[in-house]
Amino acid sequence: MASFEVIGGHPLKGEIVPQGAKNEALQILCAVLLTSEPVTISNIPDIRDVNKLIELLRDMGVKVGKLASDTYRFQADAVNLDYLDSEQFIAQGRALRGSVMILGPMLTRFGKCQLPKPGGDKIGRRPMDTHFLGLEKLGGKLTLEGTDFYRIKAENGLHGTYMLLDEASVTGTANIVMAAVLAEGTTTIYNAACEPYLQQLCKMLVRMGAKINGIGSNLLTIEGVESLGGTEHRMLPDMIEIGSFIGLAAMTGSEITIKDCQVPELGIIPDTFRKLGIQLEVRGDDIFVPAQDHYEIATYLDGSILTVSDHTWPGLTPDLLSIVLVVAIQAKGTVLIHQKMFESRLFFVDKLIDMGAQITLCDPHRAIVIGLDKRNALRGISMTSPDIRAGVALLISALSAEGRSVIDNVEQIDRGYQFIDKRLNVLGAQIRRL
Ligand SMILES: CC(=O)N[C@H]1[C@@H](OP(=O)(O)OP(=O)(O)OC[C@H]2O[C@@H](n3ccc(=O)[nH]c3=O)[C@H](O)[C@@H]2O)O[C@H](CO)[C@@H](O)[C@@H]1O
Ligand SMILES: C=C(OP(=O)(O)O)C(=O)O
Repeated sequence: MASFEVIGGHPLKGEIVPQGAKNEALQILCAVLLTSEPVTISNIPDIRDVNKLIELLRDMGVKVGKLASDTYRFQADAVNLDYLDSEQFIAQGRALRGSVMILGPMLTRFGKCQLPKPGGDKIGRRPMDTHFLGLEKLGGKLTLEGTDFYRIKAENGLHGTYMLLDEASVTGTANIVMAAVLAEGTTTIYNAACEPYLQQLCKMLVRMGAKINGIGSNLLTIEGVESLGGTEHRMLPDMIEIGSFIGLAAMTGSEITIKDCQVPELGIIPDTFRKLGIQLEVRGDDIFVPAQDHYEIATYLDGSILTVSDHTWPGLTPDLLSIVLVVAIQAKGTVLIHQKMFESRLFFVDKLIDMGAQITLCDPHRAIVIGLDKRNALRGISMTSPDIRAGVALLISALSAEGRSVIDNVEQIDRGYQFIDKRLNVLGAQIRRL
């Protein structure tokens, strides 16, 4: 188990380039299974979850060529279906959430797939129902082994239909879209997730020959085609990393320029930080965050306490709420953080309370943060990273705190943030990997 030793209390300064998007990469990599032709993908982040998925694809028989540090060429012209029966495949499938998105491509191209319950963050229930609701509507027949192994078959192929999803599940929508592009006839998906990463997936599929209407909305119409061809694709910058850097700058009083953010794709994220009083300046495609001694949380027009909550896109992604919460600790004012989607994502606040933060955890979904307005610094402590985003939130709090902190289990952070210690040290952070 690796740890970070962090010596906090030093402002950072400089420019940082966000990595390619983790959660886009997981979708896009699975889509290479839809064609026997080559697909070249660039701006792939060098992070644990993505590397594990690339290894899984390679072990399934996909040809993988590394063309540059962030660019790979994939060709799925000899997928080994027998590999799905191996113990190794089962272990790999369990190791990350993103593995779930091989289901749609494999079912539609090869008529079958199987998978253990996928891994990923332990942040509350993560139901798979929407995935199978959609795949079964298209003609897949699901067999459950216990509650954590799924086999799905489509002996007579998949056939387009209308479906109203019970939830706008991100990975669920990706799976259903990838299945529908090669199904016979027209599929209409209502209540589809529509975040930028899904839009990216749909645009890539269209370049491969798919027919998809409604991209960017929650109503997708897909005309199935016989086969798809190869393409090239470049990943967006990671919006959660961009949000994490904005929060880091505010909390540590640092001046940071975040380069090449593709700002129009960030949706409500910049305004969410502005509501906490953080100044942001969009300069071309960069975001400049000046060093700020104070930032004050807005209230509603009637003076009541602000709530920041997660929502399906174009609302605020739940993956940024831990960061918003930690940044509020040093703001002036009070905010209610309401994590609606996941029930175990706020428990890390006990560590922040140990560091001196004023937080009341009202219930598993809601926490009230009373900002310290930088009158008192947080104290460095020893802690453990429970999940990827809480891990980075703890790292931000440690960088702002006085003295030494140790964060254990930073493999959680490495799942989604590329060489974060080295990249922040370039800006003046003092992080040592133990
Ligand atoms: C690999 C990947 O891309 N992971 C992301 C993906 O996970 P993933 O696709 O697994 O998450 P889902 O969108 O399926 O659902 C996440 C949770 O939110 C709940 N839910 C979902 C939709 C909805 O309308 N109402 C609702 O309550 C679900 O029951 C579940 O508990 O999307 C999540 C939600 O943005 C993100 O946190 C994850 O980082
Ligand atoms: C929850 C996350 O990841 P995963 O879905 O891969 O567990 C995340 O990226 O914040």
